[in-house]
Amino acid sequence: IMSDGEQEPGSCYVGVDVGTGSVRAALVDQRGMMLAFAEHPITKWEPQFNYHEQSSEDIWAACCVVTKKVVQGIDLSRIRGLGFDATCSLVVLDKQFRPLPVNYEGDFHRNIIMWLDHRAISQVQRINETKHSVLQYVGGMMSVEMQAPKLLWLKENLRETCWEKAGHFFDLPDFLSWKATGVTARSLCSLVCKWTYSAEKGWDDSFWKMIGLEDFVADNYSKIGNQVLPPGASLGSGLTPEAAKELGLPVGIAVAASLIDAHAGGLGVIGADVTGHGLICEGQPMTSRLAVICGTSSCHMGISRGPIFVPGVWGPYFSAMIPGFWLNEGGQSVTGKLIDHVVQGHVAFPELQAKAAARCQSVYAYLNSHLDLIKKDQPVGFLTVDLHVWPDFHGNRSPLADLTLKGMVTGLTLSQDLDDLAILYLATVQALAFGTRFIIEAMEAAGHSINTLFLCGGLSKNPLFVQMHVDITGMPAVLSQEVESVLVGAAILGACASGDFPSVQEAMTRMSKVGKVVFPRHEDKKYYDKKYQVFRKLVEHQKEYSAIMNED
Ligand SMILES: Nc1ncnc2c1ncn2[C@@H]1O[C@H](COP(=O)(O)OP(=O)(O)O)[C@@H](O)[C@H]1O
Ligand SMILES: O=C(CO)[C@H](O)[C@H](O)COP(=O)(O)O
Repeated sequence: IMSDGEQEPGSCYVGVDVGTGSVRAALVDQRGMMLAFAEHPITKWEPQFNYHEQSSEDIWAACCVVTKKVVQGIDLSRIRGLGFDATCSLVVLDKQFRPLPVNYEGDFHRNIIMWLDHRAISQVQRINETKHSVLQYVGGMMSVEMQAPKLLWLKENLRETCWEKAGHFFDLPDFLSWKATGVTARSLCSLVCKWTYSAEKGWDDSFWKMIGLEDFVADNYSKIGNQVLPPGASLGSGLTPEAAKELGLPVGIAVAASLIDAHAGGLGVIGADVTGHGLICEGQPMTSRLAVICGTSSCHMGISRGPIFVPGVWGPYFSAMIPGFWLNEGGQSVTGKLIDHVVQGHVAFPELQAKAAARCQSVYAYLNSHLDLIKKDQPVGFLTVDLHVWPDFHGNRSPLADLTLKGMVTGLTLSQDLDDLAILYLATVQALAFGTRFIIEAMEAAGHSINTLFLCGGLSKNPLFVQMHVDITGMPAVLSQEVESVLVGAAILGACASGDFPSVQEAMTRMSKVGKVVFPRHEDKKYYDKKYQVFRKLVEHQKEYSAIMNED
């Protein structure tokens, strides 16, 4: 969709964002305005419970579809740079860069172990038992969603069919920049956040030897990356003729070292000029801001000048998102996915779908207006006085770092109607917001000082999700002018690689813009404080239940 009336014949950049469910691309100008947007779904396989796989060829093909769409009808000479971000999934290729199966079935299409795959539980437990010093830089505990346990799983389970044939293990963002340029250099972002690389000290041989992956040390890390570049750095000679043809872009334009999707979202929102919005963070350093990227999962990105060690919160990571700053990354493994799961699994879902379709609304917009109808004259959040949810249906990423935790719901009745579905949906949204409050409290206890949320991602399109985060954390939320801020982050990378901006910080301040600000309803604080008490008790009780069941 081209915007009209703008007289801006200047340079522009293409950002490509590979999320869990779809690939998006945007054409973005130097002011951070999105001139065109396209989206294309990608295939996911779940061959067994907790196994999640994708295909790098399918994903690349989707990147080509969306990129071609956003540059249609544009004077191609205006396009100066290309940036990618993606989920932190593990891509496996053989020595000739062909896909290798990551599954027992030997299906070559499925050569990606997705970030949310939990197959490597035993491997991550053993890695954590080593208590190796690199673990201090991932919140004290490695997550099953990171790459080391997945690599160990491949070695232990698919030795002949995958491990021994493998020539290249890429984080998905780095796979994309390699596809575009032929350069195998990795981004500091992916290696630091998911692979235990240190921006200051490089790889730690003793870690890989201790966990049984000494293979990487022996060949000087050539399979997982021994050339590392900061996000936004320009790669090789830019876009190769082959990739240019596939993407519909000019040969040789600058291609940037990539970012993980949450980090691109962080770049897209955290640097905005907030002057005149009445926000407490105005005039304060960027460290008072928390970027929350809310899609299938939510990621809570807080930065600091020096390293802050927050138990159960990933990091501190140096220069992984913004050069020169340390980053802590809190997270909830499933947020959008949990809301979808709860709503779609309810017996009244077909009725909801039909009613929403009749009004040409999304099911969420319908549910939000239904809640407004049934709340009568009380605040909508008060509908869940006796319905409470613990949201860790896929384990807890932060701040408990406990993948064994499960979801809980208390307050169920025999009701099966739309009211029941709407209230359960509300309680789930609130539980996710309480989870964010829990993460912020852990970050603050360790030394962060945060007062404003910067929200982006698919869930930030849901006004109920935003209002609940604001009311429950007591902090205002800034929503960007461009809803798809993650794509602005990817375009910022392309802009930096092109040399049009002297630094990531400069590009960030110029290209991220405030859209809307949402303030908390302080009068509801007492109610939410009580619900938060219940929230914290739920997990204590869950732990008591498992202790009882595990007694001899
Ligand atoms: N218009 C909308 N209103 C409410 N929720 C939405 C809307 N669009 C997407 N979502 C939610 O956002 C989630 C996906 O967010 P998205 O950022 O697209 O995910 P990802 O980057 O992981 O592919 C979905 O699970 C859904 O719950
Ligand atoms: O671990 C992460 C970032 O470090 C993300 O959770 C993962 O990349 C998936 O992102 P999304 O929910 O946007 O699909």
